Amino acid sequence: MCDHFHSHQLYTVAQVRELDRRAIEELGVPGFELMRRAAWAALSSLRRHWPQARRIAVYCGQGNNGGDGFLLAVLAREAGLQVDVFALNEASAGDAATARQAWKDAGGAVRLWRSSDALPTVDVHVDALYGTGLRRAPETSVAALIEAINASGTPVLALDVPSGLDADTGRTPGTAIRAERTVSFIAAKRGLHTGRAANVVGSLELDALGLPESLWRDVSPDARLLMPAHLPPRLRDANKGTNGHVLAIGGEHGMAGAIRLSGEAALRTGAGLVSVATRTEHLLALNAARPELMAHGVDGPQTLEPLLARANVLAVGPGLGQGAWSHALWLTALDSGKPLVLDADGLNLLAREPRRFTQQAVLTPHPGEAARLLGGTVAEVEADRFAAARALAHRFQAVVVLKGSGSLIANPDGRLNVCPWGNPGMAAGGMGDLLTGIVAALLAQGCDAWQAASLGVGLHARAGDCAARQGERGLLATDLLAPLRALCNGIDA
Ligand SMILES: NC(=O)C1=CN([C@@H]2O[C@H](COP(=O)(O)OP(=O)(O)OC[C@H]3O[C@@H](n4cnc5c(N)ncnc54)[C@H](O)[C@@H]3O)[C@@H](O)[C@H]2O)[C@H](O)CC1
Ligand SMILES: [K+]
Repeated sequence: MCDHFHSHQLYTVAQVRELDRRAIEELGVPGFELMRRAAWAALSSLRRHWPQARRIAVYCGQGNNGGDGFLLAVLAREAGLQVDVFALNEASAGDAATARQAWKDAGGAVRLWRSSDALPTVDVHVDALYGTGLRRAPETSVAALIEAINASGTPVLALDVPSGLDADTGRTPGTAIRAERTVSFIAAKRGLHTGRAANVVGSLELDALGLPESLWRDVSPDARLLMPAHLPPRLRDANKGTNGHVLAIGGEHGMAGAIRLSGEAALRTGAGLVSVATRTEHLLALNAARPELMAHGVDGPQTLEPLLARANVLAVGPGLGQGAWSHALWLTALDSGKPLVLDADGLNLLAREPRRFTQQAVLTPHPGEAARLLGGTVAEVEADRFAAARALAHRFQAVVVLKGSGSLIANPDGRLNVCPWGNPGMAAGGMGDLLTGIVAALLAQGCDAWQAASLGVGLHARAGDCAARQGERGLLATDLLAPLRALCNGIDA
């Protein structure tokens, strides 16, 4: 596998087609040659991942993805593997028809798939049904084949994109192939890294098909994958004031847990000082035990003001509630002009009273909060997470973290980062509260909103992956605090 020099740059399907066009028209590499190279890349991935495989089945769609499959079959047979080829129909055209003919000329048979057919017993199923050309949910007969393949217990190698996954958005409009490995060609499609992708892509291998770096010259990627990063080393003469002061605002009566987690996370991420403005007795009672997490009883804007004056970053929303007290604090915090992170009820209050931020601001909605902020539905947000994240960043002039599988970080200027880490164990209560505190602490230590959100999401997800090494079930937010502190210091916990 070639370590693709652009593996962290993510493209839309339209951009990948533009790269294909350039390769064919400007570099003079015929489409069929690209297909042959794709087949080679796929076969070498198959041989490396399943060295014992002796018998494979290839399922070919009618488009060029199917063409890749036919040529893979030719090469696999030449390599001595036993190959069964199924096609959805006779409709291949262009390069795919040439590829199909090449398989027949090599003496290969093409069986037309019928849903009554039993799948052959093989070592690997190769999915060449749909690639970037998927337009909608696979039709019934194809869906039946996909479900049979998924149910077979035989591992799947997906060519370019697991069939049924939308390479642009990461959604699966219907059923989709669950691949153990996906080998993708020329460029990483952004839909392979968010939404439902984590369920169906398996391990992802990228192959540039031998194309020169000049091809990517001026097709700027639509998004970028986060790379591991951590905070710069501390100044030797640092004092508590050097590393900023986070004021966490929340904790309505009986809602102490969330704001406390945000405060804890801010401390573990290295904020010099963390104080909490709350009115829940529980947190106030904790002061003696946890002096580093200074909770202050606040009954309204008047008692909040002096705390605001001493802080340089605000984290607003965890356990804040949405009543009169909550709203008064929320408004005072936003009007202070201080850099802030807005989460949970802070976002719900924003949905009721939208505004464009002038200060450094980071919003951290999950899909439900994003839907409320957009005035739409969760389904609409998940239908195109990239568009939703960008729409929010533009509407509120803030950096937006759209949480979920493959969290997205959108900047009002259009830049977008994708988080490759995290796991389903993190869909537990309190995980979002940690992220709020992490991002606030990074802002407090001098990061701007874009850096704080990007670095914060990465540290949070990597801490979640470290903690999940002991199992994703039963993963608690507090389990992330120790690995978080290590990662902030560049120690791979
Ligand atoms: N373009 C290149 O130079 C290279 C492309 N590679 C491979 O080609 C595919 C993209 O091929 P394309 O023909 O555009 O699309 P697909 O094969 O993915 O298309 C499927 C085919 O089926 C039709 N279709 C789409 N959705 C449905 C549906 N839900 N139900 C029924 N039929 C559907 C659609 O009309 C298409 O014609 C790319 O992924 C690569 O695998 C080479 O590998 C590299 C060079
Ligand atoms: K495919």
